Amino acid sequence: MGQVIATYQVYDRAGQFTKKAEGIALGLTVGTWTDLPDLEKEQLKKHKGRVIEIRELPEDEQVNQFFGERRKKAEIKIAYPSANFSVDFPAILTTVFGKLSLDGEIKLLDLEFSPDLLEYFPGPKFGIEGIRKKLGVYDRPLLMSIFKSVLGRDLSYFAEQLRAQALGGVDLVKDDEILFDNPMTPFTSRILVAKEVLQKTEEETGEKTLYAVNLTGPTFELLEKAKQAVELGADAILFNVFAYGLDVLQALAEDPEISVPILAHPAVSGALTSSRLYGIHHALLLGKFLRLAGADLVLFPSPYGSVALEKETALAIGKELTRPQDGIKRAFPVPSAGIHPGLVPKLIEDFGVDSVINAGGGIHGHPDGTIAGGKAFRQVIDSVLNRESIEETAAKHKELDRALALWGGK
Ligand SMILES: CSCCC(=O)C(=O)COP(=O)(O)O
Ligand SMILES: [Mg+2]
Repeated sequence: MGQVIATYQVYDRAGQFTKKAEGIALGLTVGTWTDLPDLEKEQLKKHKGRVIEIRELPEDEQVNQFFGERRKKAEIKIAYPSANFSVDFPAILTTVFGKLSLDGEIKLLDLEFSPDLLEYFPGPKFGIEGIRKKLGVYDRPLLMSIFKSVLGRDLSYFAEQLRAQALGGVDLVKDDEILFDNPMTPFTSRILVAKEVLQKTEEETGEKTLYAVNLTGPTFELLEKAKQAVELGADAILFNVFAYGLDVLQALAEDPEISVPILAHPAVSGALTSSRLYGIHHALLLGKFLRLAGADLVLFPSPYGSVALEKETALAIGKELTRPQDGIKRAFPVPSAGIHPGLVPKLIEDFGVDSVINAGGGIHGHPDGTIAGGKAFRQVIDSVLNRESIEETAAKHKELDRALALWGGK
C-alpha cells in the first residue's frame, strides 16, 4: 500500500516526543482509535498513522532565548497510508499538516512519496532541457529580466522596455508579479505586442527571447485564460502559485492545451516558510512541491541580494529542483531579488550552469540603460564560463565595468 512519510521538527518543554509523535499519528488519522470496540479497531488499523522515527536533536539556543526557557528539540517521522487520502495536494497537505499546523511549535520539513503516488504528479512539461531547446541555448546559465515600473504605463512603454531587454541579450523576460490585468496593459494585448516586438528583435540579433505573461484573475477563470494566452501565441506563463494554491498550478501544468513553460513566483510563500518554528521548510514548498506540481522555472530569494535566504536553504531549494528523479523533469532554479552582475560568479558557483540569472533593478538600473544592463550580465556570465577574471572581462567591456563600479563585485 502507498504512503507518504512526513518529517516534522518539534519542540517540547518536557521532551516527551514519543507521546507527541503517537498523538500526531493517531490524531491525524483514526483519532480516538484506542477507545473503540475491538471490531472497529481492527477495521481502522490500516488507516492509522505509524511513527517510524524519533530523533532527539541538540537544543536550539536561539529558540531557548526566544522563549526564555529551555525547549527540547526533535525530528519525528510519521507514515500516513494512502488509503486515507485522494492523491492530490489539498488532501495530502490536510492529512499531514492540516490542523497540526495550528498546534504549537511544529514545522513540516519533508514529505516522501512512495513511488506509486508520484505517478499522480505531472512534474514540469518542459523542464530545463525543454526550455533550453526552445531557446537553442545549451551551454550557459540563462539570463532572465523583469519588467519594472510598468504600473500606470501604456503598451508603448511596455513594448519599448521589452525591446531594450531583448537587445541586451536576455533569454526570458517576465512580467513583475505585481502587474495584473489592467486597462493600460491588458493581458491579451501584452501577449500580442510582445510577440511582435520579439519577432523583430530575433530577426535583428538572431537570438530568441521568451516573454512570460503574468496569469492573474479569479481562480476559476485561470484555465480558460491560460488557454487563450497560448492560442494568442504566449511563450510562457508567470504564476503567483501561493496566492492560489499548488493544486491550481498542477491543473495548469497538467492541461495539454497549456503547452508553454510555467514560471512559479514565490510571492506569499514567506508567510509559510520563514519561521524557524512553524510552517513548511523552504526546500519542500519551493523545491519539491513546486517541481511535482509542474513548475518549469522556480523563483526564490538568492543567498545574496535584497531578500536573502540563508545559503544552505537556497541551495537546498536548488537541489530539490534539479536532483535526478525518475519520470519527473528537472526545473530551473531562479535565485532572485537584488541581483546585479557582481553577484553572478557566486550564483553560478552555487547553482551551476543549469540555473537562471534573474534581475530587474540590476538590468534597468544600469547607468547606461537597460540594453547595457543586459549586456553587462551576458558579459559576466561568459567571463565565468571562460574562467576569465571579472577584472579582465570588465577591462574589455564598458557595460560590465560600469555595472561593477556602481554595484561592486570586482
Ligand atoms: C524574492 S524572488 C522574486 C524576485 C522578484 O519578484 C523581483 O521582482 C526582483 O526584482 P529585482 O529588481 O530585485 O531584481
Ligand atoms: Mg517582482
